[in-house]
Amino acid sequence: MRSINQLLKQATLSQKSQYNFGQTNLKKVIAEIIPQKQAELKEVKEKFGDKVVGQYTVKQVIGGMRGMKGLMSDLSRCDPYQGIIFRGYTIPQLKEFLPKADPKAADQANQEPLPEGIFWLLMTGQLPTHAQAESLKHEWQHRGVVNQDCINFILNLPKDLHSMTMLSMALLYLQKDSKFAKLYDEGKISKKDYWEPFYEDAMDLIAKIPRVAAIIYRHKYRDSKLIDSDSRLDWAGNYAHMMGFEQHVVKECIRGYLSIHCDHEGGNVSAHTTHLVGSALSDPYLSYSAGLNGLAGPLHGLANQEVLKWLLQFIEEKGTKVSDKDIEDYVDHVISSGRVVPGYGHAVLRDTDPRFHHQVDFSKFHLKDDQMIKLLHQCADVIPKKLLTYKKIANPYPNVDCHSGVLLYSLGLTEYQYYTAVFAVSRSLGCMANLIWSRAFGLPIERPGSADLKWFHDKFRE
Ligand SMILES: CC(=O)SCCNC(=O)CCNC(=O)[C@H](O)C(C)(C)COP(=O)(O)OP(=O)(O)OC[C@H]1O[C@@H](n2cnc3c(N)ncnc32)[C@H](O)[C@@H]1OP(=O)(O)O
Ligand SMILES: O=C([O-])CC(=O)C(=O)O
Repeated sequence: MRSINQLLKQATLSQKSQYNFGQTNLKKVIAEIIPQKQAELKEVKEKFGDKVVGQYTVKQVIGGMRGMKGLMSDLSRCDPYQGIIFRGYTIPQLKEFLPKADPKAADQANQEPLPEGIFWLLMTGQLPTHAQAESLKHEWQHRGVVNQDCINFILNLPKDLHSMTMLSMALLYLQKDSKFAKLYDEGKISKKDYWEPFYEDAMDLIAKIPRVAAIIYRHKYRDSKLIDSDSRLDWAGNYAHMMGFEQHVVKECIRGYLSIHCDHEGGNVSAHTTHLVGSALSDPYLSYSAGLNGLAGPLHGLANQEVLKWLLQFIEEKGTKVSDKDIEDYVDHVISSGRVVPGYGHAVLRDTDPRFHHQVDFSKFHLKDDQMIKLLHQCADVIPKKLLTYKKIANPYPNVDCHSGVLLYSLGLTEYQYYTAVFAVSRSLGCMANLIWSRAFGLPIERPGSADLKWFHDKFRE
């Protein structure tokens, strides 16, 4: 297995210079990159500004703008067959190149990438060294303190609120600390400098969100007995620890989970909502709270809890040793009752999600004898073939939500109504990185046009 440090040793001098090797302060690194990227955006606008991107149909306008390129996000791109590509790197490449929690342990039990590393990559376009990832770990530890007033706010929330509702509310509570909102309110910030307080708020939000999410978990499911942060641990390992999970395998699972769920180009509901709300210059707390409300929908991030829910119901009825026909009958039953089979299908992907493959690899190594995992793998084999018989479904293959809940369940995090909150901790990385870059690029308020039905009749009347 190669690390970026080993790659750098072999690299030529000019290759090395593009990595900003010695600088471990992320803000300084991006402050250097921003003018170059602004110039690139200007060039794209000048050179291609009047080019036609594509044509779109009435069906697309009414059908959720599917297949229309209508946004610019420089962080990641979703290829229908290859899946997500983060700044040019696929998930298997990132598993190989990104720093790990223990750089000395090169065995298979220590292979999950650190989310600190992927955030560095998303922000800079450069693979980080271990020292750069380590510096983010310390910075997030430092910024990650959640004040007692916010803790009290969460501990006073009714326990029957959904975890995602609590998380969204907690971010709204933290909004009072927004540095951007304060500077804007005081009239002390000019447009060209917006990115800096956005950066400060975004870094604070990322640093605090595992603590906030862990407090929600302990409040809802562990009698509100909180666990202090452990300053020796990385962002993801500390999140597992603060929820109450000390096993190495859980920490590794959460590291991989938080890395692979972080971003999925600009158009998915959570990223798009965060961007849209941020385009009105709502600060990062307001923007991501809104994004979370989209992630909490069953066709998006909530699908991970839905998968677990039906699997548990299925096991209650049939046990874990089921026939392929039992699974096919379940699919027919769900679809004939007008519902969707959670964990399958995608608006962009046309093949199995590489994030699903990542989780299969993890479970085959760490959880190979687990009955739930075996059942899930059987379902992932049978269900796509069955869904293919429904011609209207564009993609019958498993998506990221198909596997993630079962991994957590098999590792002892059994409260499935919490699963989307784990997704939300991860997605903060992509949404915050996008938001900082949107302000650095000076992107305008997003405001597409809309049409009433009469407009279509009038425009296309024969
Ligand atoms: C992190 C993520 O957000 S990954 C996605 C998580 N969501 C899920 O797993 C929920 C199950 N899947 C789905 O509902 C869909 O596949 C979506 C929402 C992800 C994508 O939706 P679309 O782009 O509209 O998919 P597609 O073009 O294939 O839909 C065509 C039809 O097939 C149906 N369909 C698509 N996937 C499924 C499915 N898994 N089960 C049953 N029906 C499905 C759609 O509901 C739609 O039906 P309709 O015409 O009667 O309204
Ligand atoms: O891209 C999408 O629409 C949904 C998705 O997989 C994600 O946001 O991770």
